[in-house]
Amino acid sequence: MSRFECTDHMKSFLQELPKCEHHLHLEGTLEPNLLFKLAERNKIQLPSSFPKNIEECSKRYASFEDLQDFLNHYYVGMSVLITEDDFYDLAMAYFTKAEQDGCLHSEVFFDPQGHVERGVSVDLVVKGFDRACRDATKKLGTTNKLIMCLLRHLPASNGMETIKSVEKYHQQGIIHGLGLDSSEKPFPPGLFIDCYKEIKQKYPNVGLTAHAGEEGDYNYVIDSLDKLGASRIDHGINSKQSNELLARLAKNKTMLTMCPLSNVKLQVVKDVGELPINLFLQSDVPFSINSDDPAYFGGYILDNYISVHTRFGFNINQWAKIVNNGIEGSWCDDKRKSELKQILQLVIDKYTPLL
Ligand SMILES: Nc1ncnc2[nH]cnc12
Ligand SMILES: [Zn+2]
Repeated sequence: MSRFECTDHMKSFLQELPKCEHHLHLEGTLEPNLLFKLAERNKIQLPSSFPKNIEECSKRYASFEDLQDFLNHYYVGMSVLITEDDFYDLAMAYFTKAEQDGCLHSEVFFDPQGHVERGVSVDLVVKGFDRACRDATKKLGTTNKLIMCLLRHLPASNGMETIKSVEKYHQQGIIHGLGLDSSEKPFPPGLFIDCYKEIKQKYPNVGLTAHAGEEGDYNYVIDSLDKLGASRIDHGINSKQSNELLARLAKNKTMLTMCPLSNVKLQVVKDVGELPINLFLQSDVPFSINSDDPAYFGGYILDNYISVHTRFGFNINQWAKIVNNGIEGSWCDDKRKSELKQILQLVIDKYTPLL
């Protein structure tokens, strides 16, 4: 498989591009140092099978058998999050790191059910995350939106209760999107029709997305579009299995939120070079490049961009198209989109003579 050099100029270019992140689980940004610090602060006894220190974590994170193997670890890891400040600190650490990577707009997932089922109040989760979103805008100048995900391994009735429990945050415009995550294959999108219908009817401005086509086949993508009304798809890489679906995604400008390093760590592909990125570009299917659970998968957004560059060797115009599609597919307003596009043009002008 070919490898392309990522020169210092190219790295600076990738860093300065006004990137948008659309597929990032805040709980997946829990770095081992913060995890152990919070375990101590909150007097949480982790199970004996859990890594004991940072070194053991890096061994455990070297590779996961599959999505379920990762999720089993991820749900235990998040058990150290207890207070509003814990959620604030977690999100603020991510926003800070993302801004250093040149990510100017983030739409981030959180899993309320993963906290409520441990006895943590949903109010404290949302308040901590929302405060971090506001502070990141004030202190870093980035824009951020919260997307609440439902865990598909829990019954849809529990998802419905979760939706009811955050009603006031929808009314206040604090939650901007609904997503669906966790174990994919045994829990197809159709199980959650009523949850998506409820949100669509009550809050028509809330964006709808769903994880689909990560381990499940392309029919999970079709069902997410048809049954849930999703306007974008998280992962979606198995859309490559159907030309008809690719044409539909291109026609409707339905963005796929790809996560290259995640796909390698969860053994969806052996190498980033196997991802259908050229197929999506040729088919005019918009996609963005994201980090998913960076504390576990060994890289934040810039690392993911660099991993794609070293396998695909894109030129400045191809990168500009990818970043532009990410801006277009964002759920921010037109004013913010045009600010981001202006920055994109400045970066292109700066690097055109250098690359
Ligand atoms: N990659 C992923 N797929 C499904 N659920 C997740 N939750 C956190 N990361 C996930
Ligand atoms: Zn994900």
